[in-house]
Amino acid sequence: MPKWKLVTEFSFSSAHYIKDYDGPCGRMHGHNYTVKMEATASELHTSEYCPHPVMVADFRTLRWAKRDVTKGGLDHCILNEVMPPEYETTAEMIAKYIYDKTKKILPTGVKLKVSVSETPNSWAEYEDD
Ligand SMILES: Nc1nc2c(c(=O)[nH]1)N=C([C@H](O)[C@H](O)COP(=O)(O)OP(=O)(O)OP(=O)(O)O)CN2
Ligand SMILES: [Zn+2]
Repeated sequence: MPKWKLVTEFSFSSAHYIKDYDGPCGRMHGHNYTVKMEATASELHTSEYCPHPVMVADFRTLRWAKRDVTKGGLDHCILNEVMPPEYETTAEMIAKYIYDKTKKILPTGVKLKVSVSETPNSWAEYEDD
């Protein structure tokens, strides 16, 4: 089936610690997180900002997490205070948190994959088939 694939990448800077981690990652420290989002669909949709069905998903919608925390994003915050307690602040669970929140605001039928990196050397990816 024909389909479109969007890829968008952005970054945000925040602090975190991993609860009960035996090592430096258990102390508060910061990262310049890089997030890559891939959205796939075989139909185009309207968006919050555009009334015409011309997009898989609006890049502005996909990129919500780069906004300042006071505007609903994850930039310049303490992730442990902003993310619900069922999500630990590992790259794995930040990816799932961004995935879960984004899925709720995307049109049905859009398949999503979220990758999160804390450092240039390590990535975590999350998708749900
Ligand atoms: N599977 C995971 N392992 C670790 C995570 C994680 O999110 N998922 N996170 C951490 C810590 O947050 C830590 O800040 C990152 O540790 P590390 O990769 O060792 O960071 P470095 O700055 O030392 O990275 P280098 O690029 O290797 O210098 C730990 N583990
Ligand atoms: Zn860290």
